Amino acid sequence: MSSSAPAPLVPLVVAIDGPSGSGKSSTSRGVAARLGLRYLDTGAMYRGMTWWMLENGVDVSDPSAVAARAREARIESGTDPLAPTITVDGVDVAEAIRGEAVTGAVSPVSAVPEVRAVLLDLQRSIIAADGGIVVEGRDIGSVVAPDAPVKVYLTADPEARALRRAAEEGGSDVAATQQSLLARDKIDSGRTVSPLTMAEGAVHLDTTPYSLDEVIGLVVDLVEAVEASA
Ligand SMILES: Nc1ncnc2c1ncn2[C@@H]1O[C@H](COP(=O)(O)OP(=O)(O)O)[C@@H](O)[C@H]1O
Ligand SMILES: Nc1ccn([C@H]2C[C@H](O)[C@@H](COP(=O)(O)OP(=O)(O)O)O2)c(=O)n1
Repeated sequence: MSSSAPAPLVPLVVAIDGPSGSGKSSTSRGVAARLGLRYLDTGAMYRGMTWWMLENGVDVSDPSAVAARAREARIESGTDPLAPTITVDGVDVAEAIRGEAVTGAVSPVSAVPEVRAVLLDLQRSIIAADGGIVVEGRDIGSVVAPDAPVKVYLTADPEARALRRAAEEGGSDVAATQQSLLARDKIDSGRTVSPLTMAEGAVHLDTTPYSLDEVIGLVVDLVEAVEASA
């Protein structure tokens, strides 16, 4: 290769982490759509794993029972930001994974190291496939893709997060929704393996005062600034 050959294109990875209801999914989809990138919702993968455990009668309160079966679920994620998909053993579970049963069990299932090891491998193989990608979750900037050139840590006040989630669910009780979000935050932040944390080098964006469009615009600006300086 001559010395004037262009440097190989390194596919862009944008890592977006934060607690429940901070706006990760909607912001990530919007950014990916605007920039022509793929999109991966790792929370949906943990939800898919939890759905499989419940469906197969595994006692989700017993970490060793969950660990023993973690390699059996076949989880597939479609990465089109305009039409993301998730199937488990070939079943479309996009709706089922948002139900109360899965939401109530997903944090303890996600704290099981064997579950994280299986999904980490899967996430890294999807990220390594062709094309740039926006990946959202709890440990993307810290563990899944620590070398991502763009890392964002989204937060919002607990009241704002609960209001957004309750509205999304068609008017669920806001106080109960807030309690459930905070209970999940506690487990997700307190677990020993890959806890929810702001990764080194991440930009913190408190979305409370901003509309979704404004947050998407801020993250797109950040990506473009990082690309321009590369
Ligand atoms: N900046 C924002 N302002 C108002 N509503 C928002 C904002 N960001 C996201 N939302 C809404 O809040 C709800 C939760 O957002 P979502 O992206 O699912 O959060 P997360 O993935 O972090 O749980 C969705 O209904 C979404 O449309
Ligand atoms: N990278 C990730 C993504 C999600 N999880 C776990 C912890 C979360 O409570 C659940 C569900 O994540 P999800 O992003 O769907 O949650 P919300 O949409 O924010 O309510 O999965 C995780 O442990 N690591």
